[in-house]
Amino acid sequence: MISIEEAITIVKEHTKPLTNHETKALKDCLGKTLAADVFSPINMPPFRQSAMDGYAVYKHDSNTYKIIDEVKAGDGHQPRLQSGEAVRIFTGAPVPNSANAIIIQEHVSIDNNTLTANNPITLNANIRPLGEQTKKDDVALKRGTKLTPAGIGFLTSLGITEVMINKPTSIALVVTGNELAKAGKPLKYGQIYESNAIMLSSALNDLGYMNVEIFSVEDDYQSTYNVLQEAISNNDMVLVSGGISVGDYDFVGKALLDLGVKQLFYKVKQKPGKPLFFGKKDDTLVFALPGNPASALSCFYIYVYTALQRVSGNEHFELLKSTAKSISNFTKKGDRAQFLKAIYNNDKVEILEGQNSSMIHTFALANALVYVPENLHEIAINDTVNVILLPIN
Ligand SMILES: Nc1nc2c(c(=O)[nH]1)N[C@H]1C(S)=C(S)[C@@H](COP(=O)(O)OP(=O)(O)OC[C@H]3O[C@@H](n4cnc5c(N)ncnc54)[C@H](O)[C@@H]3O)O[C@H]1N2
Ligand code: MOO
Repeated sequence: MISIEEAITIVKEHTKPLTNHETKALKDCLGKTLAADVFSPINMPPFRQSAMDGYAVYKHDSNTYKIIDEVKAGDGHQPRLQSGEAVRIFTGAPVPNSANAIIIQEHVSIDNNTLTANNPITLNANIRPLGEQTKKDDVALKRGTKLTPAGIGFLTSLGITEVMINKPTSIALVVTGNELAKAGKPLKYGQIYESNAIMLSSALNDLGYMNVEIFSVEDDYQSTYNVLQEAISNNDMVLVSGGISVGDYDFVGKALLDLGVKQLFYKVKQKPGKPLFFGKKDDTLVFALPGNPASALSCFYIYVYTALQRVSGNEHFELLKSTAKSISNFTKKGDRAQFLKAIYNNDKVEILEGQNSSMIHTFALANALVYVPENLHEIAINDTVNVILLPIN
């Protein structure tokens, strides 16, 4: 059994950005990752731009200036100033080449066409230089940048309408178990409602992964083999739920190995999620997540999230981590490291009741996991603990 740190290192080592790219309209690229550097086709700002409402002057030794013209935002004309002359100007307007400072209107006195500056004038004050933000042909945003609303706004401000992005990652979710019934139907004795598929597909959708296909399979070797074969051959990533432990009806591990999936690790010294499997067939990544709902979701956030970010080219995206003061006591049983469902708020963290792997109600309230390393056994109120913030919207 390997440690959590070793398992995360193996996941990182074996995940690389997908090479399927496409050109798409920028307006449809929110949350998508750039597959190539984007170069700026223009200087931004494209002209010397006034940052304030006031007067553009050609500075001279006296503090009085003759006002000769006006330039407002959007104007295309370019008055030519002589030393000692000024033009009325407004925020966003092009600054005439011959002007070398802008005085804000609060700092002048006006008498007809004569302006008196009330303070000393600093050269180039309140002028946004040409290309101050981005220079023509410079890299505006690098490959691997995830497009946020600001990113889309920024590229549009450069006149860009299309970008090259990574194609959506295709993901199969394979849910195993004879005991699973569909919510909405009456439960027979021995059955439980199947909930991992919608939980994991919601977690994927929440992170922007929409290309998700769900398969269900009974605890039968041949069916498991067939469904996994189809899922692996048609997808970039396969997530399996359940059937990965050591019981007589846990067929996932055997089927994956028989299908030629290379095992990169199986079993991590952690709770929940001990029997986690990670493997690869050609370029398809396979995670077999333990079926207990809290185990499946913990493994999703700790390992699958990391893999997804790298597959999408966001290799620098990591889960946000912090430290916080515990407002709860906790005693750990056993020597596995543990992830505890918790509520983090203002540098304090509450460890929730009901941490069993089979229980999902506390996950429904949690916004964080407290990480308890192998060698830590007790958490007391006011102890500083490590917190992982869940990437949930
Ligand atoms: N003898 C041993 N038994 C078990 C061990 C072990 O080391 N030795 N490990 C335990 C641990 S830890 C875990 S975690 C589980 C993982 O088992 P599986 O991955 O094989 O999962 P299943 O047995 O299929 O299911 C476990 C549990 O979760 C429920 N489940 C499964 N799928 C769903 C679903 N889609 N929606 C809702 N609930 C689901 C299932 O009914 C079981 O109760 O193994 C332990 N056993
Ligand atoms: O590792 Mo299991 O996920 O404890 O129940």
